[in-house]
This record gives sequence, structure tokens and C-alpha cells, in this order.
Amino acid sequence: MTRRVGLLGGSFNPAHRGHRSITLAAVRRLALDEAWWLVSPGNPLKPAAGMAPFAARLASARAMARRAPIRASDLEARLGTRYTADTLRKLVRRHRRIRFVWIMGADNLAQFHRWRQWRTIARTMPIAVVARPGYDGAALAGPAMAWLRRFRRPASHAEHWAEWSVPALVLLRFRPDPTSATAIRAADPDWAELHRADPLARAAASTHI
Ligand SMILES: Nc1ncnc2c1ncn2[C@@H]1O[C@H](COP(=O)(O)OP(=O)(O)OP(=O)(O)O)[C@@H](O)[C@H]1O
Ligand SMILES: O=C(O)c1ccc[n+]([C@@H]2O[C@H](COP(=O)([O-])O)[C@@H](O)[C@H]2O)c1
Repeated sequence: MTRRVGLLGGSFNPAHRGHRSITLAAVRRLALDEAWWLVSPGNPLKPAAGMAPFAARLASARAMARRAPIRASDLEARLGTRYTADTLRKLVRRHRRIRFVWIMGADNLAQFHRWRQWRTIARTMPIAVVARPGYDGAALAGPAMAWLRRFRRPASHAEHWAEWSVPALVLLRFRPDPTSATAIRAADPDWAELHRADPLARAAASTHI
């Protein structure tokens, strides 16, 4: 049977309840079997300074995904990919019986035109963008949306994403969640430093999809 999987890529520096709440809402709205959180070894557009080690971010994602249909994965580290286009190409090739949808917050749509091969990503699988307080205007007015808007599908049809030809884009609006990792780090500036030497976090970095 074909499985329906949503992919949420992220730095998870750290993972927070916003990730969990938007993912659970997307699982319902997109009628997913599960979601995979792809913990990035290093977002190509973000500075390494202030980024906790991969193992600590993965452990934080695993903890936040507990008792939910969410798998926090080290797939990109194992594949050796940093660019989403490369990850998705390999993933689709590897899992022919799974239908994938790419999920991202509106802040990422606002920057999407800066991602490597972003149009190729849009041609690889449908994209579901989740509204995020403070970013929706910029996302809708951005250069990526200027191209993507012609492929927009109504949110009321979201559960039919697996039948859509690509590119396809759906904008989802759940109860807005203002949580951000930036705010969490500001409240706890030691987050990255505390986890730098945490052997438990390193040990947790070995579950496979
Ligand atoms: N509160 C939220 N509402 C909607 N989307 C979110 C929210 N938090 C995170 N996301 C989305 O989850 C994915 C991973 O986010 P990420 O790990 O960068 O967290 P973040 O809170 O955006 O971190 P930072 O503040 O460090 O940029 C991205 O697609 C992001 O847009
Ligand atoms: O492929 C790219 O060029 C690219 C540029 C910026 C971000 N991304 C991906 O976007 C996802 C969200 O990243 P972040 O840091 O905003 O959580 C994560 O999977 C990154 O690898 C990908």
C-alpha cells in the first residue's frame, strides 16, 4: 500500500512545540500516515555560529516528536546532503512506494527563491506552506510565490495532494503558533553551549528511516 509522508526539514535548534503543533495539524489536514522531520546537518543559508551540534538538535527533535506520528531523522547526515533538492531527489528514488509532500513555514517560503534549484524542488513533490505569525505577507509577496501562485490549490482540497500534478502548492492556516527557536535561544543563550558536551545527545543520534 502507498504511504503518505510529510517532510518537515529544519535546523531544530532546538525543536519546539510549534514544530509539533504544525506537524500534527498538517498530518490531519493532509491525511498523512506520518511525518518525518529531517534534521539539517547545516542550513546552507544560516550561519554556523550559535548552531548546537547536530546530535543535540536531533535529540531535541526526537524528544519533541515523542508519542506522535512523527519520526525525527538523521537522514541528511547519512545521505551526506545539505541542499534540499539533493535530499528529495535521493529520497524519492529510494522510496518508490511512498508519496511525499514537502511542508514548510511561511518564513521559508519568503526565502525559497534563494534555495538551490527551488523550482526543481517544486517539481519533485507538492508543497504545503503553513502560515506563521509575522511572515505571511512577505511569503505571499515574495519572488518564489510570483512563480508558484499559478500552481496554487485550494486548502479545502488539501487531502487530495497525492493526486496533484506537480508543481502544486497549498497554503494551510492552522491556529497560529508564535513559537520560534530564535526566541527560545534568546531566553536560554546557553542552549548550544550546554549541549556541546552532552554525551547522551550524541548517543541518541543513530535511529534510521
Ligand atoms: N511556529 C511556527 N509556525 C509555522 N511554521 C514553523 C513554526 N516554527 C517552525 N516552523 C517551520 O518549521 C521548519 C523548521 O523550522 P526551524 O527549525 O528553523 O525553527 P525556527 O523556529 O524557524 O528556528 P529559527 O528561529 O532558529 O529560525 C521551517 O519550515 C519553519 O518555517
Ligand atoms: O537547499 C537549500 O538551498 C536550502 C536553503 C535553506 C534552507 N533549506 C532547508 O530548509 C529547511 C528549513 O531550514 P531552517 O533552518 O529554516 O529550519 C531545512 O531542511 C534546510 O535544509 C534548504
